[in-house]
Amino acid sequence: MHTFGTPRTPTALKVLLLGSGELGKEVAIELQRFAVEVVAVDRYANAPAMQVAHRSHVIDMLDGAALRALIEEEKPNLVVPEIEAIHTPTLVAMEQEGLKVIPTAKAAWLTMDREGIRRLAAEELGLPTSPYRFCDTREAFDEAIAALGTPCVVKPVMSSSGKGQSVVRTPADAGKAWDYAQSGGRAGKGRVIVEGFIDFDYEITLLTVRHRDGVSFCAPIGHRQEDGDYRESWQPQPMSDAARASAERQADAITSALGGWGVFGVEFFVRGDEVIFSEVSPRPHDTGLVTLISQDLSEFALHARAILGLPVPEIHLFAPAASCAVLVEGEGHAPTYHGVAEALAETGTMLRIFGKPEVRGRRRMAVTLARAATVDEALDKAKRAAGRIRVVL
Ligand SMILES: Nc1ncnc2c1ncn2[C@@H]1O[C@H](COP(=O)(O)OP(=O)(O)OP(=O)(O)O)[C@@H](O)[C@H]1O
Ligand SMILES: NCC(=O)N[C@@H]1O[C@H](COP(=O)([O-])[O-])[C@@H](O)[C@H]1O
Ligand SMILES: [Mg+2]
Repeated sequence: MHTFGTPRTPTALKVLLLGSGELGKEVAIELQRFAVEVVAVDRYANAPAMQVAHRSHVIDMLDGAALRALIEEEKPNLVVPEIEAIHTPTLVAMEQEGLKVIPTAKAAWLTMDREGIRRLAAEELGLPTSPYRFCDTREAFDEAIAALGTPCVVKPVMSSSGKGQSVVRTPADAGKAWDYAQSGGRAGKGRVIVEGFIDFDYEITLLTVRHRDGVSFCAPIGHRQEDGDYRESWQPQPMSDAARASAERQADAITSALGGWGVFGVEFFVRGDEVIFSEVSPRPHDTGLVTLISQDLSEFALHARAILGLPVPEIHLFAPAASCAVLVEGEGHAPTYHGVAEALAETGTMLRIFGKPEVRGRRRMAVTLARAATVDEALDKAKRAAGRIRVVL
């Protein structure tokens, strides 16, 4: 348990948020409710969480020296990673020196790179995963595709939200997939993972909260992805008892191996009663944005509670709910949002506009949220609301 204090005074309980996107913005808001001093960091100015933080810094978080200098300057009580692309060896070293990293520096380090987390899950813990290979050269890549067969999925080892990710449907797609993975990773060229394609019935995120009194699970969240990025999510995703038990068992195993307190988004593919581990975020998950409307404590509120050492009693699901991402494609600064009133006209509908200052390519700018009597109705409602929003660049 931490001592709660007063922001901007010597008694402040201070959190350094590494990454300041839409997920961090909601975490910052939840921390603000406890008068935690929030310092937001990202690679660009005026990022969403910076707009609700006490203070912010723009640094290259992949630069170990810059990261260390900032942490030494700010002396936070807690460092809360919000993205993968952080120089995590610095966090590992500084944790040894007494720094508190959420959930642990090891978790941030293993999950910044698909290789770390995949080898832990499949090779150490024995969780079922897609077959996979890692490769650094075009030759090794072609061998991997030949060995795994098509279709297969190619991803840079360091990327998220589907950046640099593509499906190789026939061997003829290989060159394009390789080039895209080389240009799309967050940290430039390099290693890729090739995964056998899993033909799943549905996929879920199991939000898993590790807190002072143990482990809690949220109701499973179903989602639909396009180009490796989430488009809609809903809760609860119906599952057989066997599948749900298997997902909870695996989520417990992987999150206890990573350790620490906080929310984890554990992703699985489900085929009948078979549950295949995909990946895990040691932080709130984009598909979990639905919990902003579905639960009494959202995944962001749960993260704040867990990391502050506060109790997480039963998590209440109000009703079936859904979220729909509002994406925009193009180039421009200071976008404007139209159709907001129309989007919110229906009962049980909400909207979050993230306030991202610019767009280059495709970017998620907002999310609509809806609650209804059934998941299908909630999904229709969230999609209708999103369809009414027009982002002008
Ligand atoms: N091996 C696979 N077989 C079938 N589909 C896959 C496979 N790997 C990924 N996908 C599809 O692509 C989506 C995104 O993959 P993944 O979660 O690995 O990417 P990501 O870039 O880490 O995304 P995020 O950061 O949003 O979690 C998955 O949710 C799934 O729909
Ligand atoms: N799937 C991971 C994810 O959704 N992460 C969220 O997106 C932000 C980056 O957005 P940007 O690419 O638009 O800057 C991250 O900061 C995080 O909030
Ligand atoms: Mg994912």
